Amino acid sequence: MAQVVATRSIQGSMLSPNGRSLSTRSDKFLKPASFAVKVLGNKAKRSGRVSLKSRRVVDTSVRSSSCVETQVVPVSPENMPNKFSDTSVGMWSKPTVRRKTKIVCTVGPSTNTREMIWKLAEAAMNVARMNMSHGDHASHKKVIDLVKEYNAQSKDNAIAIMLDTKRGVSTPTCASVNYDDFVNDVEAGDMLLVDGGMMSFMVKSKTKDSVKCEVVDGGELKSRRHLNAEEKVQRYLQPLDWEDIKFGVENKVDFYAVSIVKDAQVVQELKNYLKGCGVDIHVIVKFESADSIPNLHSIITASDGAMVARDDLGAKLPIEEVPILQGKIINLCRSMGKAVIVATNMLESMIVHPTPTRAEVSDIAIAVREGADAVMLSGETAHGKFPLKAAGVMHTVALRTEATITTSSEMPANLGQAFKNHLSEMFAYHATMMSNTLGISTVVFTKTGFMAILLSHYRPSGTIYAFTNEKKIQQRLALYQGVCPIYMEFSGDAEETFANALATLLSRRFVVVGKGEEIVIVQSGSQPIWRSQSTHNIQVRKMQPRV
Ligand SMILES: Nc1ncnc2c1ncn2[C@@H]1O[C@H](COP(=O)(O)OP(=O)(O)OP(=O)(O)O)[C@@H](O)[C@H]1O
Ligand SMILES: CC(=O)C(=O)O
Repeated sequence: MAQVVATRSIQGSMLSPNGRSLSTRSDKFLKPASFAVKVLGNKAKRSGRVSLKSRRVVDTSVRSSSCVETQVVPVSPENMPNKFSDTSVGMWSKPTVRRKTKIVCTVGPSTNTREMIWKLAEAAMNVARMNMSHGDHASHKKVIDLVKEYNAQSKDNAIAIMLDTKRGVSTPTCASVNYDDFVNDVEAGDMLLVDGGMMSFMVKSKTKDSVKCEVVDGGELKSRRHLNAEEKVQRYLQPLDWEDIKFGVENKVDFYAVSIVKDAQVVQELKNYLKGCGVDIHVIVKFESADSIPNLHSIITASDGAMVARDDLGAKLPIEEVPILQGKIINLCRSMGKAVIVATNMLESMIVHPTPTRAEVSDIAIAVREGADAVMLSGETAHGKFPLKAAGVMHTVALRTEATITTSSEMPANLGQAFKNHLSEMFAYHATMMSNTLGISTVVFTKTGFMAILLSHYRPSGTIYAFTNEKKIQQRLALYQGVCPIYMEFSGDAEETFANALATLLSRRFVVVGKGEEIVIVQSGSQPIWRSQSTHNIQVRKMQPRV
């Protein structure tokens, strides 16, 4: 194991909380008048008093002409109106009570109990991520088992399980680095960045098994910090990664997030291995090094999705490149029909504070607007003080942002290129057009998840209710934007299955449309169900309660 030895004492300590007064925070969020405005009770109306704390910003447009005091509340499923009356958001932008952008929560010491996993799952979590850089296989197995237990008990919700195969750094008095070639890969003059630049060291000299550094920007070096050595460290799948991968196979996880993928060959190697094991685990590549950027297209083609790993990316490239690459990777993934996750620092301040910074809120909104399938919480839920609040904020911000997105501005120009001339592609496109024009949701039946994923990439304005007879597919679909995966046995008769699906939507309160309202039904995909009775088709049906 290599070591990093600091040659002068570490300066200061990690930034302490920035002194923001928590008590001056209001727990009410302001929103535009047209959006879920609640009128205050009679008492406030009679008294004509407005209780506003100092420095509150009041959007006067929320007040009616009769001077009724209004209280503007955060977006939540309970208070969303069924129909969206604000035409300013675009005629195709229908309300969705169900959040479309999915939330990946890293599970760690703050959340690895049954109680917290249940709460996170009920609050906002769609994907539980385990970072293999931290903890051991036993502790990760416990979390996996808890998520599986939740999935088995929950009738209407499924949480996907993602293993992040990365390895990190540990520290006694001088830092140990669990990357064997570290000493060979760095040279005098290189900058080593801790946690993406929170601290930095300049390499001065090295011996056979240690690297001597001078502290440039100091701080408190805690255990399991992250070390980047500019572009010197180019790591392929290491033996330790394979241990993690085998662990994932044994525990039947849904996704791997694979670190430091330089080219498509690494992904292919992993995919071949998984095929050999006879398991169906999807591979998400983490874009976190400059080397991988020239190969974006081929790497994404080989994989099932991508993660914009902004921490490492920002450490290895000029930091101002990160938002540009984020947009580029999102667009590319969407146009290629692949999942895309935006990760790291999204609500970083909530690791220690109960409320986010405005910049963090904007960051989530930008990722949602750019069309990410999912946004990710790392330290916020792994070891933060307010994991449930952080998940709640992410949910609220995503939901609010989604309500302002017009579908017309959303579709990447080259969407469809990956499936050119594919009949399913055509069906996904036209089903989306119908769903958007009518402002209604879509129902799709899928054995493999393919058609639901395809539809998701067109981003129809309504929810995609994906019925599947495979629990594994239900879990996988939890990652995809706009997809609400529902497990249901399929009958041999298509009509009976349609009726069961529509009844399920109503009776289990999945739908926000009322009885008698319409829904688009899509029957297509790589393995169409009920091929003998019908081929591909799109129907518009009324939601009718079963007699
Ligand atoms: N299973 C775990 N056990 C202990 N601590 C954990 C665990 N998972 C996460 N953490 C803590 O939460 C922090 C944030 O998690 P995160 O997944 O972002 O890891 P990271 O090493 O900081 O970065 P990266 O995401 O690039 O791997 C970690 O640095 C670690 O301190
Ligand atoms: C998630 C991750 O690994 C990163 O941001 O670097």
